[in-house]
Amino acid sequence: MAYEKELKVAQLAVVRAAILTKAVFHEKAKGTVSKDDKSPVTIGDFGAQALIIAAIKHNFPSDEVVGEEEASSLREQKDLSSTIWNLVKDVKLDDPESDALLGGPIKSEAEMLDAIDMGNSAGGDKGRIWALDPIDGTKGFLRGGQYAVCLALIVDGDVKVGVLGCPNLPVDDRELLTEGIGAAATDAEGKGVLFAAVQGQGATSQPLTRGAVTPGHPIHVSQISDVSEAVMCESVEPGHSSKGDNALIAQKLGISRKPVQMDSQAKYGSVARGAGDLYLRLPVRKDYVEKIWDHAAGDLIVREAGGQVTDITGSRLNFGLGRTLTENKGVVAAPANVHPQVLQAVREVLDAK
Ligand SMILES: Nc1ncnc2c1ncn2[C@@H]1O[C@H](COP(=O)(O)O)[C@@H](OP(=O)(O)O)[C@H]1O
Ligand SMILES: [Mg+2]
Repeated sequence: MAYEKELKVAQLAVVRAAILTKAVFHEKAKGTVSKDDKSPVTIGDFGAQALIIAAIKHNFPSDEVVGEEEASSLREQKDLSSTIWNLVKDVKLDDPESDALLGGPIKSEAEMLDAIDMGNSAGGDKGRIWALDPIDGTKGFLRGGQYAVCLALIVDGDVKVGVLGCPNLPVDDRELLTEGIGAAATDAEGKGVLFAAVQGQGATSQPLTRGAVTPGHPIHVSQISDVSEAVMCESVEPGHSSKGDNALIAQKLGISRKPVQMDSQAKYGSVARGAGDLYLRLPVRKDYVEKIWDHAAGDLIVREAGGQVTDITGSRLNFGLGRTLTENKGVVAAPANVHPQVLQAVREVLDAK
């Protein structure tokens, strides 16, 4: 199967990074990390980026990575660097064979910093480029909510492999009955979902473990035929997408159920497994430029699960442009059968403004 090795390496790299982010999340929840509220996410971000890039470079040395973090500031902050290194050096997968596939542990602090620096690709529409967001949903991570470890392989501008590790989402679909679609966070061990997709091969999910990955089970967007029954997903943060526009669009579509607010690309995972129906991300600030790593994995996972993902003009998101999606044209993700109707409502509401 095409991209079999890439998928496995990506899944295991995300699993490995999530071991670290979960540890930091637990410490933060217990209040045992630094008083500086931003530091847990900084530690988690840098550490996860190092663990993922080292795994990619071990297997695919000539691939490039577009990563959210760069190590230059870290090189000057020796204390922070050694705090991160003390966590990173101990992270390994429970399954030795899987750990060996990733090249085993990172060998030194210098190697860790070098790995972080390799996330400096300019991106673009040529070649093999991995888009990496080590902790997407920073605000959710700090609030004790949802966050996601996100990794996608883009080849000549096209997303071929997408993986989302969502450590705080409930695994069992039966839990959805009691826990809504998982917006309520829990960091208990045994929770967490690993979503994955390969272009043309469908999307899957499986529990986010600490070791080997399985083929996962196929997931599908909801079979909704009447859009008025839909559950809409949106950001928690009002500054990231327009809740007012969402409410007007819901009204136009006859949707009466309250939207589910959730941080990070976990929203794409929820739509892909049919736990939520729609995800709307409508621009608040016209000058904000969306980053490719905030959408690449989720875009493929939803499309491979039978959904459609476009911007508000109806165009597919363009991942070949570099590190960004140029202008902030938002996101409309929905099951393919209702996407045209949703997009129409989005256009009507935005045009009337
Ligand atoms: N004004 C804005 N409009 C849209 N997205 C924004 C934004 N400001 C920040 N973001 C992005 O929104 C992401 C979180 O999205 P969500 O609200 O769905 O959780 C952030 O990712 P990080 O948390 O990785 O920085 C950040 O990249
Ligand atoms: Mg992000």
